Parts: sequence; structure tokens; C-alpha cells
Amino acid sequence: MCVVSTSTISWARERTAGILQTRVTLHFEEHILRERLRLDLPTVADKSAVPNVSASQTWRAFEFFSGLFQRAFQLAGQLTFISQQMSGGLNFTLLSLVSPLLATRVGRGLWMKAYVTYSDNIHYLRLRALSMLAQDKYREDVISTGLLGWIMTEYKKAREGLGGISDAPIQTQYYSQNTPLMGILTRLSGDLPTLYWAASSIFRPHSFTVTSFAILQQHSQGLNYTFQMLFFDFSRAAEYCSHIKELYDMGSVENKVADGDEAYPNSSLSTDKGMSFELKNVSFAYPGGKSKENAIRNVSLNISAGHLVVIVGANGSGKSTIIKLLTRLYDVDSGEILVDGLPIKSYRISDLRRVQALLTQEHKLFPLTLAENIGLGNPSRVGDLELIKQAAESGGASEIISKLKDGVHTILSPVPTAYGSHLDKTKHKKLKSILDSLEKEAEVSGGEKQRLVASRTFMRFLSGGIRFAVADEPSSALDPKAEYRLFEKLRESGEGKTLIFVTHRFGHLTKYADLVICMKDGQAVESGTHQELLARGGEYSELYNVQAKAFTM
Ligand SMILES: Nc1ncnc2c1ncn2[C@@H]1O[C@H](COP(=O)(O)OP(=O)(O)OP(=O)(O)O)[C@@H](O)[C@H]1O
Repeated sequence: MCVVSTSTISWARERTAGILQTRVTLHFEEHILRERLRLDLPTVADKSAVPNVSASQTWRAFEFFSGLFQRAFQLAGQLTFISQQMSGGLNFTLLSLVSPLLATRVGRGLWMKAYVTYSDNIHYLRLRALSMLAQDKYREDVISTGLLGWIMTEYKKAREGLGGISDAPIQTQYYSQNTPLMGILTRLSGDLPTLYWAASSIFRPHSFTVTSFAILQQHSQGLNYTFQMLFFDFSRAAEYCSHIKELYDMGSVENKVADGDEAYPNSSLSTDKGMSFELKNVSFAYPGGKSKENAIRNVSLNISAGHLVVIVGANGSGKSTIIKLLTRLYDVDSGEILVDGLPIKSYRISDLRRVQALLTQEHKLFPLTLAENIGLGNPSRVGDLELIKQAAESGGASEIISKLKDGVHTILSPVPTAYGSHLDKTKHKKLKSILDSLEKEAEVSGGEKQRLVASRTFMRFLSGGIRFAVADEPSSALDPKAEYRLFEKLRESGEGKTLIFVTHRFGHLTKYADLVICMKDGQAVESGTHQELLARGGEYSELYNVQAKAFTM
């Protein structure tokens, strides 16, 4: 009966624990999800401002504290038993404390100490770097350049350089550097209760029996273990409490980009033509950035409502940064940006976001259906398949969708949950093929993905109310025809919007542009129309002529 009931109870416990774990974890995951989603870019970039918590930590804390109570009850039971069974129970208990105290307090090595570990051994770092070259993401480079021989030679050299140095976990290394004295003392002190019993049996030989000795040894070990675990748990309790505190602290993390209270559009200043911008001596450096220079330096510009603006310039000249400031993903460090005549900081951020449409290379496909991927350009119409079809058409994604077996309901990169165990290639062919086919990513090219992402922007356009649209080099993976089509479509939808294009291939765009801004080293070195800038013969005309020459030679 005991066996049956124990097994049943443990089965029920496993079953309930699984459900409970999922519920507790999901409860806190929802909290973390909400708090993380509301954070802006500069706040997230500041690692010290945002607690690094996970929902699974809460379950571990829950398990930890229930384990702690369980052990406390266990100890109470053991102490009661000892005090009832033997005279000198108190001395016995106190002596049982010595070994765990020594183990956890004196000889605890790195245990519960704050530390940071890193390696500065060049051979070790090289070994790790070279072994990474076997990863799939490098395979094409490694194969096409024939790097195998070089990698293996370098690996051998680095191994020889490393010699006999160990990369065992730091705790092990630290422990083995100490003298063995503490280990010897801790183990010997574990025998103190037995010695005490032996000594007392010399003075009271009638109380000594072999059975009582065996029972005593068992108790001594049991108590020793319980004390050791309790000491260990107590020192970790603070750590778990601080995890939970951090979890709740997430709610009080202030966004660095502070919200304003002015509504947008502003009834007296905004026009139906689109958003207007004025940048007054704007400078900006990325928080935590490693560059000595500001990403943007003293930029002053005027962008009129409804204008089509093209920003050009070399890599790293600050084009995307200007966009991030205009869309208020970041705030300027000095100077000021005015939107329709008022400081951008004075507007409600949600109002500004509602009228903006941003398309960049950074924008990725979500692990959701293609319909949602496109539809989420306008969350209130995410289920409107007709509108989604229209947006896909404008973004050039209709053909890609029609090629897929599940059409708009395809999930390109499903969330991985499939798992196989003990699968033998020859014996379990069928199971193996099921596993391989499950959650297989749909194969679409980089350019096709960009078209799908672009369709999300068109969905946003179709929602109406957009007054400021940006395409920040969304076209690098697109073929020239697709790129031209994308820009044409964006331009055609430009009515009532200020449109900004950031691009390196600007030949076909600048002739339509009301304003071309040429960036260099974080500064707007030139601005004007295409003709004006060409006539000036400066940075822009140099960039333009490089591209033009390629077609005229
Ligand atoms: N998130 C970031 N953190 C720190 N520095 C950054 C970050 N993004 C850009 N920078 C730096 O800011 C400067 C301007 O970058 P930006 O992306 O605006 O250039 P860009 O003109 O758009 O370049 P590209 O044509 O290559 O896209 C560069 O020196 C870059 O290294």
C-alpha cells in the first residue's frame, strides 16, 4: 500500500507541479513582456537601467522557498527525535553544526562571493574563435576560400601555446588553489558527534550498543546534511528575494525618451500636407557608443510639410541617426527639433507614432503568419485580408505569397518546440523525417523578406492618417526593378505626407526630391535641390558622378 500510495502521490505531484510551473511562469512572463515592450531604445541600451529578469527565475524562487520550508520542517523533526531519543541531544546537535558551518562559512571558496571571470590568454581566445568557424553561418566563407588547412594549423598552434593551462570552471580552479587543510578539517569535524558519543560511552558503557551506534551515525549524517543545506539556502535567500524585487522594479523603470502632453496634429499649427521639421544646431551621441565623435554634430535643417527629401552620404555619416531623431526613437543631446513649429518633446509620443510610417533594414519579419506580418502595419485592421492583399500588392509581395502552400497563413519562421530523443538515423527514419519537416523554416530570399516587410509599411499607409513616412535603405536586398517599384509606390502614396528616403542608390529619386541633404561625418554638409547641389560641385556631385559614371562608361 505504501509503495502504491507513494508512487501515486509522486505522480500527482509531478503532474500538478508542471501545471503550476506553467501558470506561475506565464503570469510573470506577461508582466515582463508588458514592461519590456513599453521600453524605448535608449533605455534598453542602458543595461544598468533595466533589470535583467526572466519569468523562469520566479518559478525557481518559488521552488526554492518551498524547499526551504520543507527543510526547516525536516530539521525540526530531526531535532525532536534526537532530543527524545538520547541524553546529551543538545551537545550532539551543536557538534553536528560544526562541520556545515566550517564548510559554508570558512572554507567556502568562491561560494556566494561576487565575482567576474574572463580570459585574457591570447591562445585560449584564439582557440575559441577558431572553433567558432565551424558554425554553419561561416561555412560558405570557409568553403569558398578553402580555409580548412589554415584553421587547423592555427588551431594546433594555439593549442600548443595554451600548453597545460586548464579551462575548468573557475570555482574548481579556485578551490584547488587553496591548501587541502580546510577540506581535512571539515571532514574531520563531521565525525565530532560520533567522537562525542564514543567518549560518553566510555564513561557510561552500559548505554553503548552496536545498534545505537548505527542509529547515531545515521542521525549525525542526516543532521549534518540538513544544516549544510539550510546554511546554503539562507545565503541564497537574499539572492532570490532580489530577483523578485527586480521583477517588480521593472514597472518603475522610466523611459529616457519622456512623453509630452501636446496632442498631434496640432489644430492651429499642423497642416494636411504632412509633418514639417526644423533642426536647430542638433548634436547627438549614442548612449554607451564607443566612438569618440558624436554621431550627429551641429546639424541645422528645415524640412517643409509634404516635401520629398532624399538623404545621401557615405557609410556612417549619420543618415540613419537623423531619422532616429526625427522619429523620436532617441532624443537629441543638444540643440532642438521642432515639429510643426513646436518642440518634438512636447508632443505625446503615441500621437507622433500614429502618424509615422518607418521602413528600414532593421525591420524584421515577426514569427507570426504572413497575414499578421503585413496586417500589423495597422493593428486595428490586422484581420482585413482584402486590405492585406492590397498592401502585399503594393509591397511587391503578392507573387511570393501565392507561391506558398499556405499562402498568407504561412509562418515563415515558426517558434521551435519540436524535439526528438534517441533517434537513430537508420532505425527511426520516419520519426526523423517527421522531426525534420516539423517547424521547417519556409525558404524565401532576403529580397523577398524585404518585400514582405515593405508590405507592412504599405498596410500602414492604407490605414490613412500617416503624415510622415521614412524609407531608410530598405532596398539593399531588392533587385533594381523591385527597388524602383518600391520607391515609385512610396512616392505615389506620398500625398499628405512628408517623405524621407535614405539611400545610396539615389539616381532615380533625386530628380523628384524637393530637398537633397548630403551628410558627411555627422554633419549636413550640403542641402538643396539636385540641380543646385550638382552645380555646387561638392560632396553630393562627387557621389552622384561616381554612380553616373558607372552607366556612361
Ligand atoms: N546603436 C548605435 N550605437 C552606437 N553607435 C552607433 C549606433 N548606430 C550608429 N552608430 C554610429 O553612429 C554613426 C552614424 O551612424 P548611422 O547609422 O547614422 O550612419 P549611416 O549614414 O546611416 O550609415 P550607413 O550608410 O552605413 O547606413 C556611425 O559612426 C555609427 O557607428
